[in-house]
Amino acid sequence: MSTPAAEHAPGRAAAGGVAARARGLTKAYGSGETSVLALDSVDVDIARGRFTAVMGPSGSGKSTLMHCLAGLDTVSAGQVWLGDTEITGLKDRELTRLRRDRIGFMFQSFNLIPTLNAAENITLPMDIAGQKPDPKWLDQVIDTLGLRDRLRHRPAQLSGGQQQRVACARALASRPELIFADEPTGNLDSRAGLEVLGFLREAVDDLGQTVVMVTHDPGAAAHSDLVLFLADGRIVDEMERPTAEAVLERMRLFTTAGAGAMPAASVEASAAPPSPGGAVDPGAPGRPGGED
Ligand SMILES: Nc1ncnc2c1ncn2[C@@H]1O[C@H](COP(=O)(O)OP(=O)(O)OP(=O)(O)O)[C@@H](O)[C@H]1O
Repeated sequence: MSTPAAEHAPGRAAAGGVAARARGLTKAYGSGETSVLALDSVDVDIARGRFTAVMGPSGSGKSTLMHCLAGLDTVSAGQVWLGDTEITGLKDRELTRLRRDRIGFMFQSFNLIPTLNAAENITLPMDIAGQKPDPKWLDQVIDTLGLRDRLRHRPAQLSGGQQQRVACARALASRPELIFADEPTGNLDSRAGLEVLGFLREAVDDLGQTVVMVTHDPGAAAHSDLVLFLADGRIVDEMERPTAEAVLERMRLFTTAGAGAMPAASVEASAAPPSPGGAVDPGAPGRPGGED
């Protein structure tokens, strides 16, 4: 099946183009009676240079969507592209190289190496790949994240928020086309979480990065430009310029009405419009340089 990029899909991109795209993306785990349909023919465009959040009830397919878009998991049917490269069908070795060269990851657990200092952790993936970071870009990332005076510290000498900033810098260091963040604030207190969201926001606004973040937290989603809502493996709604209140309201609608069983159109028809005043506040509580 081949589907032109211009065809409507949730999250459809504007002028900046499409960083990643899926058509008919289907993922089933297991077989026979125990089979679980984690993704059910999802069409989605991830707009370049924007911050997209993915929300939905537990088990709705958020992590599976992220893993399939990032080439971390195989698909059962459908196609996925990173930029113009179709990644479905790539061999393991090609996928590994593509992930290493073009994608940055941030996970709930920071996965920092305890014996390396912050600077070494930041460049570790590039060192492993035998690549040299662009020094100008690296400086910009370090300054944007307020890590300049923490570079010689080991993870144990850093606060949780600072550790997550290092993880953020590591994801940005190679200037990837796309950053996937899976619950990046899940293990942080609210202040450190706000800092990280502020930095992701700055990565998009000031550094022109593309970020896709899976989250359960409406407050976190409010830092994004666009929220995609998943239910039962389908994208059932989307919200531009989200506010935490509007996202929470929309989530309530899904859970109380059993949105998984609702067709997308009826969800859209009954959902409150996004608040026009819901523009993000890029990191007001989380400017770089704040000491934890
Ligand atoms: N490796 C696996 N084997 C079998 N089933 C799986 C596997 N991974 C995910 N699933 C199932 O696929 C569905 C979607 O899971 P997924 O982890 O993508 O949901 P999620 O929205 O990220 O959930 P949560 O918010 O709880 O992390 C769930 O029903 C889950 O049980």
